[in-house]
Amino acid sequence: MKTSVVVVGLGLIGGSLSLALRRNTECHVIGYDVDANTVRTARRLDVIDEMAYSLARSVREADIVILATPVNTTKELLQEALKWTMKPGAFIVDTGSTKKEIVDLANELELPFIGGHPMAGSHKSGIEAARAHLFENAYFVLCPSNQTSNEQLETFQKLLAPSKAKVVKVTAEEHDEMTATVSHFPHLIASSLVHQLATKAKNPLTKRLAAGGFRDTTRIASANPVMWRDITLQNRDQLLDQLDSWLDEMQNVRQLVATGDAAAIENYYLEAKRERDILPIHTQGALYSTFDLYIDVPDYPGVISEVTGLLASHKISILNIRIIETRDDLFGILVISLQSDEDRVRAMECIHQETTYETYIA
Ligand SMILES: NC(=O)C1=CN([C@@H]2O[C@H](COP(=O)(O)OP(=O)(O)OC[C@H]3O[C@@H](n4cnc5c(N)ncnc54)[C@H](O)[C@@H]3O)[C@@H](O)[C@H]2O)C=CC1
Ligand SMILES: O=C(O)C(=O)Cc1ccc(O)cc1
Repeated sequence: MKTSVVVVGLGLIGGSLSLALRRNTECHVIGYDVDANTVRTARRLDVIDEMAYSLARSVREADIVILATPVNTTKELLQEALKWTMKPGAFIVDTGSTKKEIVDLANELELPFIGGHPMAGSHKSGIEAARAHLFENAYFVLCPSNQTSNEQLETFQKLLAPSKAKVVKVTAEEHDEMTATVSHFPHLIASSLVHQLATKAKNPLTKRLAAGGFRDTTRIASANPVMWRDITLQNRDQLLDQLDSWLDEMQNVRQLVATGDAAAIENYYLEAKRERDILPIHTQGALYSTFDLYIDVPDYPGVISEVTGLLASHKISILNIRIIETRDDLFGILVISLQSDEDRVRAMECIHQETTYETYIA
């Protein structure tokens, strides 16, 4: 008998998880979304095995129900789940970016529930952005509820194995504190930098000068506002703590700049650089998977098509391409985003073999 999984919410995460789980041929994925067009698209793109027309009916036959909806909708669905008839031993897992309110609610409702959060994603949303490899080498955080049995945890971990994600178990409180620091608060800051540019820049040319650094720092501000609204509302207390310590830090930074102490300023940057440079990259356990390759390329016409052509001839697919820095000297930095670490290593090898360009991983 195949394991029957109903995925509710067929966006970036629900779609990617469906694709990853279906690498296991023993897993049958039935997809449901509030938007019927999305369900049809998911089937057409072969993201799911089967379309669900009625959620209440589909969950009756499910072994596992995965909720991959915005976090406030997930809470509404947990309330709805009280009316579902599920098979004995069947359970619900979610993928939301916040855990405390969701796990607390599942406990209160006494639902068979495991809180889940794949620590990989993108600023893109929707079924078209779904990728089977999204979770490779990324952490998948699990927060068991009061009703979670060891057997259910094991079943879910086994089911996740083909996704190549690394499972870690923490409490919902620990989860929300850590993700506030490395994800939710940086999102607020990225959005605030964009607001500052939009409202405070006096010269209209300023936006056009926004170079690689500004774009890199603010990329996540392009994400889905509804999703981030819900995350912010559910993790408000942690975010307020983060804001308080950021304001203190900014007072210190202001003081540092005002004193004009060259050595202290250099030291501030130096300490930040040291910390940033030793952050683990995804293969060693970073929270997010990115497979960007930086290539120092000479600034002459046709160089981009030369690199992309080279990769195409080695059948290496490129997900994204950008130039992050335009400098006055002879070289620019071309950044290509690849589907997996394996592809990135292959890309590096073929660029080294066939060109003189330097490559590196940031
Ligand atoms: N986007 C990201 O990078 C990551 C997101 N997450 C979390 O995963 C969850 C899903 O996020 P995404 O896939 O990015 O969002 P998305 O916007 O790409 O997809 C959400 C899907 O849920 C559907 N939906 C909304 N209400 C529904 C309902 N009542 N019933 C059924 N379907 C419904 C929408 O139609 C949409 O297709 C969120 O809780 C988010 O916090 C977790 C990790 C990364
Ligand atoms: O695009 C990025 O780098 C992200 O930050 C993706 C992301 C968004 C939300 C999450 O809960 C986890 C990962």
